[in-house]
Amino acid sequence: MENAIELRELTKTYGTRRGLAGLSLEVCAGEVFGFLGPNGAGKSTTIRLLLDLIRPTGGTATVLGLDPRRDGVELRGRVGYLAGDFVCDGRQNVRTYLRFLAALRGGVPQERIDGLADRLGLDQSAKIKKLSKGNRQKVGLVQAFMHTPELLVLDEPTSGLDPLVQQTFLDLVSEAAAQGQTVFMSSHVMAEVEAVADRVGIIRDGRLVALDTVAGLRAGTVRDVRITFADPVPEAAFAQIEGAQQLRLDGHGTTLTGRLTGSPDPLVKALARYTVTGIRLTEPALDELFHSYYAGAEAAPRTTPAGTATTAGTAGTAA
Ligand SMILES: Nc1ncnc2c1ncn2[C@@H]1O[C@H](COP(=O)(O)OP(=O)(O)OP(=O)(O)O)[C@@H](O)[C@H]1O
Repeated sequence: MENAIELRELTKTYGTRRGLAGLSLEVCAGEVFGFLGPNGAGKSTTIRLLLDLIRPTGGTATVLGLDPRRDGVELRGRVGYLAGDFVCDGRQNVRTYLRFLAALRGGVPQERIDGLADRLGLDQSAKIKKLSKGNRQKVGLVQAFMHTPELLVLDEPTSGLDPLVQQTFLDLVSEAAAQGQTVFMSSHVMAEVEAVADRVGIIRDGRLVALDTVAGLRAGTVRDVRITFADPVPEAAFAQIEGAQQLRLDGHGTTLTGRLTGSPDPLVKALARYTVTGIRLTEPALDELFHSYYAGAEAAPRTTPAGTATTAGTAGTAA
């Protein structure tokens, strides 16, 4: 499949400050890609480089097969962009402003703008400067989505939105993906990425420290297990199961507790031989995974070498 975004050893330094340190990444056409990282990790720097709002110190970025430095005008028509610090002309009202942007993009049906504004609960008659932060963010979302771009590049899109509107945003992303649009979104909010992303990249200190599917990131991690049986099971029943080295049966042989590493499938298959009366397998939230990457790449369950990870489902060792 064609890639919507290709980054090769993309580097950005701000004077002596490192913004991005050799980021290589491919985002497939049609996928929803979640770009996660703590404050100052390099998310906005990456996004600004995609749009040629800043220029790289080294490396290359290709967006929709085009060079952002050379083909900026064409790209602006094909990309929907929401800046992390979205600002707009406060003197206009929302409707006039959105119409102006729609005209710049070659025209957007008014019903499309009205439909998006209504779903997000945005009053188009309001003056922009009088809008709250969350309502201004809705203006940013409408202008990013309204021309049904091939690629949506969204920097912290749910910033300032209440939970109901966040859900509407997630619906819009899912609908965009269902229509074949590509979505590249940065976030601190795990739950939203978990809900919509096909793949997740985690960036820290300007480097990619993990790249995988949400399921893949989970697959290498540890789950807390508690299983109870109707009758005692043999002590060695689960000893050979992959990833079950930390599981222990109690003295009666009727309760199995401990930690399971990796896929739960071998354990589930082994359990089928016995009468199970209770089962609890606590799946790690993506949040926990994320924080383990924050704490240090060594602690992370699955990582790929910084700057070289480009394939879904790859597992490796942090650089
Ligand atoms: N214009 C600039 N001048 C100097 N340093 C900058 C500039 N922009 C970003 N940086 C630095 O580059 C690094 C990456 O910043 P960036 O804004 O890309 O991070 P981020 O992941 O988007 O963070 P946040 O989640 O806080 O928005 C930080 O150390 C930041 O201080």
